[in-house]
Amino acid sequence: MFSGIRVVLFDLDGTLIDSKDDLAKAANLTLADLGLPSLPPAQIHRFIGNGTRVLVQRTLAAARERDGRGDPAALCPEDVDGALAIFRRHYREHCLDQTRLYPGAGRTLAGLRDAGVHRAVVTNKDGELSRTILAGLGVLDLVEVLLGPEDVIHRKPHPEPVFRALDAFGARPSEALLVGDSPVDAETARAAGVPLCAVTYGYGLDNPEALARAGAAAVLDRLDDLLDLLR
Ligand SMILES: O=C(O)COP(=O)(O)O
Ligand SMILES: [Mg+2]
Repeated sequence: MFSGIRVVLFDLDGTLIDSKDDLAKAANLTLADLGLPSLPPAQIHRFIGNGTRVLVQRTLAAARERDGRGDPAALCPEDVDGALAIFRRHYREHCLDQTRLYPGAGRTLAGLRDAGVHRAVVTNKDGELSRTILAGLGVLDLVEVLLGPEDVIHRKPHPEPVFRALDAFGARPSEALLVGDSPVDAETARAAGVPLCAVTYGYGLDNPEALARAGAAAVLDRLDDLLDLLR
């Protein structure tokens, strides 16, 4: 289906790794430390996609609202900073408790390597933690370039991380695919001029309307279906 593809850019959370339960656990431990009520994990899962600070900010606002502690819009940056520091501590400790590669993820990375296709990860998750998790799951060696939000000026959905990754391989947007699970990835792909392969099992493109809006060139129910599309 695709030809001339030299680089595949992967999103991380919701695409390569199923990290939602550990993220929700760290978020609820943070709320407990702050004396706030916990949230249903499914609610926290919907806050994933724009990076750690946004996840913490949305969690805090939702818990305050649930607790009847006034207007969530009144949340000040210092509150979020404090909660973020607590969250990072908990998440570092629990980031590999339940987090797993999605089915076919390892096979996909190895298959691309064997086919001579470059592999990069472009994520809004903290870069250092992303590396720790991929190493813990045994696939860090299969990823040639990993860009987190601290490695760029503008995170996704800005196209900068995609352009930076393509530069590393001397590749053009037309020679790449972006594989992702969220509207943030869809917007990034559009802005960078790179075709999007949307995974249906992640945290944002899991219903027909969202997928239609994303304008994906291909839809993947399993990551290793990608290998067939590149044959
Ligand atoms: O953790 C997040 O909020 C986003 O991470 P992702 O860009 O890898 O999906
Ligand atoms: Mg994602």
